[in-house]
Amino acid sequence: MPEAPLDLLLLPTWLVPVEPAGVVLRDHGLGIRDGRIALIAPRTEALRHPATQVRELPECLLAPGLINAHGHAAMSLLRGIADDLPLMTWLHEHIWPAEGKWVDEDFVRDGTDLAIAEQIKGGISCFSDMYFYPQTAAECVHNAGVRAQITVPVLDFPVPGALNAAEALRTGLQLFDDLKQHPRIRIAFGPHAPYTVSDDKLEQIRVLADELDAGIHMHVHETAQEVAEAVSKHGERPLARLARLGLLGPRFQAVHMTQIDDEDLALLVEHNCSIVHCPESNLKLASGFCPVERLWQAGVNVAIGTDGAASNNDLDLLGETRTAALLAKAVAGSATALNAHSALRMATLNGARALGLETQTGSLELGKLADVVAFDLSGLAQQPIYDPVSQLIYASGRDCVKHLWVGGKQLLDDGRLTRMDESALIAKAREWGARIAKR
Ligand SMILES: CSC[C@H]1O[C@@H](n2cnc3c(O)ncnc32)[C@H](O)[C@@H]1O
Ligand SMILES: [Zn+2]
Repeated sequence: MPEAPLDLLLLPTWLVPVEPAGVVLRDHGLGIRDGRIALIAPRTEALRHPATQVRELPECLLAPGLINAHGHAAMSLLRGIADDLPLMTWLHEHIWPAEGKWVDEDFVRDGTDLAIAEQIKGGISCFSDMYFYPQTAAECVHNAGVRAQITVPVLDFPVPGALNAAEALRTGLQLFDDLKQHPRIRIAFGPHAPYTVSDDKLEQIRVLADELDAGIHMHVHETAQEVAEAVSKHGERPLARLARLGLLGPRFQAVHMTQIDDEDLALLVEHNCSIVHCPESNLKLASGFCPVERLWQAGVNVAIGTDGAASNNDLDLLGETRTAALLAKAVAGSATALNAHSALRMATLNGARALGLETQTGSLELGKLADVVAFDLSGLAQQPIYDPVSQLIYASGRDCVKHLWVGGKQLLDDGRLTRMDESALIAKAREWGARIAKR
């Protein structure tokens, strides 16, 4: 039987599949059929395959869509509201009061849409979200065409959208049920942090996550203070407590981890946990430094996240990846730490693995979902090009993001959003800003 035509054939100058590691294919084509990668072949061979649409991408680097493995999307509306403060002052004196006053379903809808648009424009095909009203965030993801892990936030105290943890979990379980077949949304548990969630709730989450084979996404060891307080109050480091409660495992996503002693590292390795490194948030809040090279050498999966726009203050994963690569060298005291190819892997395949999506996305491989970004490297500041991955990570900003496809659907075309109205998003964000600034 003759093969069905490709829906789309992309013809970039460089194709970086990420897996196998370190490979750059020059003058190759990538074919998409039914939302999946159906062909990767040298250009002349690729052009022999019939295709409904053929797209030349001269001087473009084609890579897997970036994966932002940690954020609080709707916090885009709180960007710049409280800068230059340490974590606990920032949270207790500014962010939590602002959230208590302003966060409702409309806030989450408008803030999440704004964040999704910013992320699409930055080449992000998939993100993880931990925020209030997760059902509203899921609707935004559904409408925008992007891919996401939406986590069900759990805290010991009342939060917008849930009077207590039991209510949050009830709503969350409904979401698991409603979206179990969704092609682009994966629900996970989001216990906020060891210092805001008690043992009984964590045990409940462990049982539910095992039953549902779901991820557990949590801020852990963000600062030295968090660890020191836990040790002085309970005589135990937070990660050790999570291990004792049975939460650690391959579905556990530990966000931040700036404090890692030998026992912590042994636990992370033993349980095959993923770490989500958020270098810019950690720098801005002076939280500490995640020892990325040490983790990498020990075989721990390290993904990367922006955190929310109120502590970063952008959702620029390409920029974050550059920061991560530079910082890893400083922290390790070694210029060979986290080279450009490894940094790109951290922002793609490692993110997919952390979110349990590595068989579906995160690399350009036959049969995987067509989550693909095209970076334009034709600019003056990217010349000359010896290694296009080096130019991408060390010499390019997110303005070089040209096209983005998620599951074969184009969400960004020549830098323009195809499904979202950029001016309307800007107008809405300004309205919220004006209302909140008047407080
Ligand atoms: C459970 S909803 C998310 C909750 O987390 C707050 N938050 C945002 N960034 C951080 C961070 O770096 N550490 C701890 N908590 C953070 C956010 O404001 C929401 O209240
Ligand atoms: Zn966070």
